Formats: sequence, structure tokens, C-alpha cells
Amino acid sequence: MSTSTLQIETRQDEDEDEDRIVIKPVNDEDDTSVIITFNQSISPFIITLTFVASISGFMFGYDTGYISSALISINKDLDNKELTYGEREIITAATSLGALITSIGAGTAADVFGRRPCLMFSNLMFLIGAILQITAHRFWQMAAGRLVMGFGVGIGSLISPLFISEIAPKMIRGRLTVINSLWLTGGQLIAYGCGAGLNHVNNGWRILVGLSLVPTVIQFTFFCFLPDTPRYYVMKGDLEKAKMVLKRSYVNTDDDVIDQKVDELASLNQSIPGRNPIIKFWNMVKELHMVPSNFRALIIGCGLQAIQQFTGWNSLMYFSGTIFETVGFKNSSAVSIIVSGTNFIFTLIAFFCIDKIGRRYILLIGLPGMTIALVVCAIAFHFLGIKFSGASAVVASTGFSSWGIVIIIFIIVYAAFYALGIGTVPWQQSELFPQNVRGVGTSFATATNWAGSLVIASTFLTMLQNITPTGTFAFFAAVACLSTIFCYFCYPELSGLELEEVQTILKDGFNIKASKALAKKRKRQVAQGAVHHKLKFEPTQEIVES
Ligand SMILES: O[C@H]1[C@H](O)[C@@H](O)[C@H](O)[C@@H](O)[C@H]1O
Repeated sequence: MSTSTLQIETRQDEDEDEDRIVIKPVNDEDDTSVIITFNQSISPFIITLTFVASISGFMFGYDTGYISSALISINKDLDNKELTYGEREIITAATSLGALITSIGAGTAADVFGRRPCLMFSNLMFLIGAILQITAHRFWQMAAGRLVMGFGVGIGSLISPLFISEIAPKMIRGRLTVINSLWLTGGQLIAYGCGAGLNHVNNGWRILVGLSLVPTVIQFTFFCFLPDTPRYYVMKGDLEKAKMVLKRSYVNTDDDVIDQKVDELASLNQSIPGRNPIIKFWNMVKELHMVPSNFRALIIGCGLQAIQQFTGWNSLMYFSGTIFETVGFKNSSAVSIIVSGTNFIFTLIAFFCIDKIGRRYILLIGLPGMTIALVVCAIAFHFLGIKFSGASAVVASTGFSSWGIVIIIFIIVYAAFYALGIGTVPWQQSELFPQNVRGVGTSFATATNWAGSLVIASTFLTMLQNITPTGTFAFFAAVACLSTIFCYFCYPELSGLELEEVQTILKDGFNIKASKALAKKRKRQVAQGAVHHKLKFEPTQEIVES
């Protein structure tokens, strides 16, 4: 490989900007980078690991989804009285609170104890939480069960996408991580479906909670026999285990290529010192904030998670029931199924687009789409004349209303654009951070998600009452609009890049143009048949925009 800087090859018809992107190799000898994952056919082992890890996504969706149906059918089963509105809120919010608490420490725990043991620990939390709820006859036991279950949700919501991104071949890393989101939205859909079916069954809510034990037990059992990620083993200095997992993952790859890859990962792995986990955590927090590429990753990771929550999706999941009732749909469970079904279907579409079209593009399609849909809803609410007093809606005219129909259609449009972009992309967060701060970085981003979810869930009704539904939807639209600008300037294209290459992109700026050029280049290399393991690719250690 030559010592001169490497110019990304460009086609004539491509953007002129691409010509100005220069990629410099770190040294002449280093030609091992990114070889191994090119055009690797996906092995049954990677599929198994992905599906087992993403059961956590299912639990996240199911456990946050079943509660709205359960609250309807609990009736007087707790303390022999109807639940007050405040008690309902506590039961609902307890899981988000639990998730917020554990998400703060789960990343560090994943680095210290491993990803797999932490996921198995989350299974234990799901188990204890579910048993507390199933046997609850008192409100406080139910709330405690929901909190403990939330501990599990927080750990799983962080570690499952982290685990998947660390085992995935880079060209389909996005897709494999979206499988977690598919299970998540599928879990919400199934929870609403089961909830609707069990609504009128005596103690049906206990069955609903009990069903959550099935995936927990399956995940735990599988993990007894499966390994951790190769990158975790490299972090711990256990290179032999890392090689063993890579060999099982890439069955047709020569041993020397595997060895090269592990050496490469080991050379890039600069573990953060610390005598005990607390000092280590503190040093990682410092590293996260003081190294510019880490700090940029943090801005993107937390920014996207905040956008996901502050554009109002979760509050809409609850509120859509009331809206649909205004135009004659009396069955709020059916409504939730339509909205969460749209969420699921468009997450599936994101699955097909995320690596091909790229994360950046689907975000830049999704957010403006959401903005328009929210603006239309805000206008329609104005003409519908809906008011809120207490927790219930008062509509000026009941029955069939054309503005009501407009709202329904645009809520579904909003759900579609949401699921396509911001509902899915933030969970790709692990790829933003280098190995040494990946745990703590994803912790901060996940905690932002749960904090946002708590804030929105607890202020939504107040917003409806104080600034009207039109004001509330206009607020969400404004957030979505500003978020489009944020993503345009700050979110680089990361599809097809090695996890280790992302830091190069973020080193001296957000480097949007360079990222797009590099992502295109990687895709072109694959398309041109760069399938041979020995093929040399230049390691991208420095990217300069001139
Ligand atoms: O990505 C997920 C998904 O979009 C869910 O539908 C939503 O309830 C969660 O809050 C979010 O994190």
C-alpha cells in the first residue's frame, strides 16, 4: 500500500464534494482493517445470537404495552377498590422509572461483568417483577412488581442492541439491530392484541403478566449455552475466546484472517483504567466528555433519544383511543392495535431500508413527514373543538366528524414516519461509541430515552389541559422540525462502516460529507465483489475535508 494519502475513488456523475474527501492510512503496513466482514454470508450462529438477544426487545415492548389493557381489567382486584387515577399513573410509570434507574449503570455493568450475564440478570428481574404482579392483591405490591420489571427493561433496552451491534457484520449491522426494534414493536402489538382478548376474562390481567414469563425463560435458557460478544472478550484480554466466537460467526473465513481481525480489535482496544468499578466509571465519564469524538457521539446518541421521546409518540399511543372515539370507534383496544400495527409494519420497512438507503436518509425522510402530520393534526384539533377537563376529553360535536377522520389518518401517517426513522435509528446508538466508552455512552443515551419517556408521560395530560391539544401537537411539530435541522447538520451516515471507523468520522467534526462518501465507498466495494478475504482495504484513520 502506498504511503501517500488515499483519495476515495469517485464516479464522474457523483457529487463534486466527494472528490474533496481524503482518507489517510495510519501507516503503510496496516492493511487488515475491515477485511473480515466484507460480504460474509450471515451464519446461523449470528442469526441465533441476534434472535436470542432481541428477546429483550420483545420484553421491552410487551411489558410497556400490556399495562394499558391490564389497567382496564384490574377493576377491584387490588385493595378491593377501583384504582384511582394517580394509582394508575404510578403503576404505568413505575416501569419507566425502574428502566431509567438501571439504564444509568447497565453500560458499566456490561463492561465489567459482560453483556450476556447482564442480560441474564435482567431475566431474573423480569421473573421477580412478574411474580410480584401476578400474586398482587395490594396496589403497592403491583407497583413494586412493575418497578422491578422496569429494572429488567432498562438493562435489556440498552444491552440487547449493544450485543447485536457487536456481533453483526457491518454491512447488515443496521438491519440486525432493527430486529430488536421489530421485536419491540411486535411485543407492543401482541400485548395490545392479548390485552383486547383478555379484557373481559376474570383475572385476565394476571394471565397477561404471566405470558411475559415465556420469553424470559427462553432467553435465559439459550444464554446458558451461548457466548458473549468477541469485542467484550477482547476488552477482557481473552483473545482466544474472541477468536472462537468469530470462527463460529464467520464459518468460511481463514483462521489467519480471524487472527488478524482479533489483533486489530485488540490494538484498538484501549481500556480505561480504574482500581474499582466506581473509579473506572468516573474515568469513563471523563473520557466520554473530554475526547471530542466521544463527546460528539454523546450529543448524537442522547440527542436522537431525546428527539424520539419529545416528539410525543408514546403519549400519542395512549391518547389515540380518545381521538378515535370522537369519530365513532368505541373500542380503544382496537385503536391501539391499529396505531401499534402501523408502528410495527413501518419498523419492518425500516429493516429493509436502514443499510441500503442509510440511517441518515430515513431520519431525514421520517422527521419532516412527522412534522407535516403533526401540523395537520394540530390544525384539525383546532376545528374539532376538543377540550380537556381532568383526565377526560370533551368534544364540541360527537359522532362522525370530518376533522376527526383527518386526525385519525394523520396520526397513522405520523406513526408510519415515526417508525421509519426516529422510532428505530436511535437504537443504533452503540455504533457511535468506541469500545472503551461504549457501555457508559449507551447508558447515557438510554437514560435520556427513559427520562424523556417519563417526562412526556407525566406532563402530557397537563399540556392538553393548559395549552390545548392544538398547542400540544404544535409543540411536538416544532420539536420534530428543529430535530430535522439537528440531524441534517449533526448526524453522519454510518451504514456500512466498521464500528472502529465511526470515531474517525467524528474526530474533528460531524463530517457529514466524509461519512456519506465513505459509506458509499464501502457499499461500492461490496457491490463490486470485494468478497475475497485477502483483498486489501485501506484503514481509514484520518478523514480530511478540504
Ligand atoms: O423505539 C421504541 C418504539 O418506537 C416504541 O414504540 C416506543 O414505545 C419506545 O418508547 C421506543 O423507544
